[in-house]
Amino acid sequence: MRTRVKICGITRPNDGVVAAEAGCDAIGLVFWGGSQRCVSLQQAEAIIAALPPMVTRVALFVDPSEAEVEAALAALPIDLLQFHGRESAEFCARFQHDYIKAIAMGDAQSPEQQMQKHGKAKGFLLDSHASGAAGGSGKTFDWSRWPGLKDRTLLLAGGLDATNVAQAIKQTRPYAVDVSSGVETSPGIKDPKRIQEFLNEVSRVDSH
Ligand SMILES: O=C(O)c1ccccc1N[C@@H]1O[C@H](COP(=O)(O)O)[C@@H](O)[C@H]1O
Repeated sequence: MRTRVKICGITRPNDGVVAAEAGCDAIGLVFWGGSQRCVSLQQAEAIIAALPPMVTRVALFVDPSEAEVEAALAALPIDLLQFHGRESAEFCARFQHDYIKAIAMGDAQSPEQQMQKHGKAKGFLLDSHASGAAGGSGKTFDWSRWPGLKDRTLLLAGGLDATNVAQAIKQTRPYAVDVSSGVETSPGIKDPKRIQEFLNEVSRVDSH
């Protein structure tokens, strides 16, 4: 099966277009004020309007209020929610929208323990942060801790770039990889060359 690719932290319409044209499957919009990649609803609207069809639009939140999530869903055609904080299963399931839950691989709790709580999640995004700390750190985690689960949809994130994504896929065999800082020149500013190199590497390892 082909490895899907999500490019997260898009802040400019043209970066979304470049990511889509390079072949990514999903783009992520960060709605958390603590991130340098945070976008307003107006910015997100412009990014989404510029996208071609068939690209999944993911809205990323970190411990949001219910009103923040509802405001985004009311204003924008969001396909998938991504909760990257300490949100409960009950909170994540409240929006009648598919969601993926970030799993903190820097946490004392095992990924399996964290996933067990979220029976309704569409998938899990394993990132290198500790619970309570911010994601999007640009750091990898120990891929040997990848869960051996076959019945859940698992997405790999954390410090990926064109130099390590092939090895990461070989070792973990994720459903998708998710990248932010590894395809940037500075936070929130995507680099077309790095995006293309990243997509090329994913295709190369998939074809072997
Ligand atoms: O991108 C951010 O700024 C961000 C902020 C808070 C939580 C998550 C965030 N991004 C997510 O983290 C992964 C890993 O990022 P990186 O590739 O290590 O920079 C990213 O793919 C986003 O899903």
